[in-house]
Amino acid sequence: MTKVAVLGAGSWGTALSIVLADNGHDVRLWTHRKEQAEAINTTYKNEQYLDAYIPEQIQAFYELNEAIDDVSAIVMVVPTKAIREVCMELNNTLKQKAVMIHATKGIEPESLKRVSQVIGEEMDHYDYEDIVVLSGPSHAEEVGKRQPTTVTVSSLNSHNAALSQDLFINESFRVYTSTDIVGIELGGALKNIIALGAGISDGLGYGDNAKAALITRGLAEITRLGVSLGASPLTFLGLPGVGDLIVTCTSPHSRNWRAGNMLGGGQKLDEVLEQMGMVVEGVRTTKAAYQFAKEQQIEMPITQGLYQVLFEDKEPKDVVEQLMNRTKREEMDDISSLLSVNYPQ
Ligand SMILES: NC(=O)C1=CN([C@@H]2O[C@H](COP(=O)(O)OP(=O)(O)OC[C@H]3O[C@@H](n4cnc5c(N)ncnc54)[C@H](OP(=O)(O)O)[C@@H]3O)[C@@H](O)[C@H]2O)C=CC1
Ligand SMILES: O=C(CO)COP(=O)(O)O
Repeated sequence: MTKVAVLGAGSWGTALSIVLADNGHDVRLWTHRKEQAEAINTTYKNEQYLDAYIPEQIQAFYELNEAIDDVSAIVMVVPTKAIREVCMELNNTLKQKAVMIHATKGIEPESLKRVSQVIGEEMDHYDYEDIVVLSGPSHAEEVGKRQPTTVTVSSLNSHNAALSQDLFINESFRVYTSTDIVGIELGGALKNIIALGAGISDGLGYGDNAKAALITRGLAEITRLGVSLGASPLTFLGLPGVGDLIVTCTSPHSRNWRAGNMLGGGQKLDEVLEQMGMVVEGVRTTKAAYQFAKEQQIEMPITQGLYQVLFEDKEPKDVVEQLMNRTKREEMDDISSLLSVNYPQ
């Protein structure tokens, strides 16, 4: 049994706590809202975020120092925009060297950094090389029901990756390892852009053909960006790439898909985000990817179109027209060269 702290009591933090509790670990779920900690400990539910019974091995905490007291592993599951703040709080309270795992899917717009880079930069006594990411096609709603799910963990520290695999793996939650942390993090973050686009397409009333086009051409452009940042293109064909694209672009469980669906239905971004009540990571990640692609002259037409819808008030229908009327080209002209890259060892 390992003592583990899960930081962030939203849908994903709660679902991952359930996996850890099922594996017999002592789970300490931290929330920054006192009334939420009290509600979880007395009702065994986290009603706002997940429709699941919370096992007794999970104890919720409001005080961070109590949540992380003597833990051997910390699982960070707050939205990307809260990562720096939580790291700073941890610096003031963490006394021991716990393995640091994160399950957050985003890129920081200002710095264009991945979450493991942000944690490595912000945390005293931690190197980027030791941080672990957990990512893959995994709706919290299904994990909470113990439905079969597969994810990948990755770290430059192979010992920490193996330890994280052992911590989470069970008969309904299968965990792979990968040596490509850049690809694993970017796959999970960038698919949210395409999921927003898929939701918009559905909201506009387009069908399966448009969705399939968005997923496959979306995969091509997020792979292009990922490779330019040092990821292996092969990772984008795995669980945190194609896998997560399928799960989020085709499911109303996905908050990114749902937000896109409302945008396609004619609602404005502010209104949509207010109604969601949960994080829609793809909005900030679109900004980050758009900035980077522009600076590096990487072709990302779907991301560019989505940026126009989100931040320049362009009509979704006009963006579809823009995408369909681009200069004609060969489908595989740059993908084939990308695929000659070796997998990191
Ligand atoms: N939901 C899912 O199925 C999956 C989500 N993810 C990723 O996990 C991450 C978290 O998502 P998810 O749990 O779904 O998000 P939710 O919106 O469900 O929950 C976010 C949680 O983080 C808390 N939070 C926000 N800011 C802070 C802060 N500064 N300090 C402490 N806690 C804070 C929120 O608190 P409050 O209630 O006060 O707002 C809330 O409890 C995202 O990056 C997402 O992409 C990855 C895989 C699956
Ligand atoms: O990443 C997810 C599933 O793998 C969850 O996606 P959403 O944040 O869009 O709900």
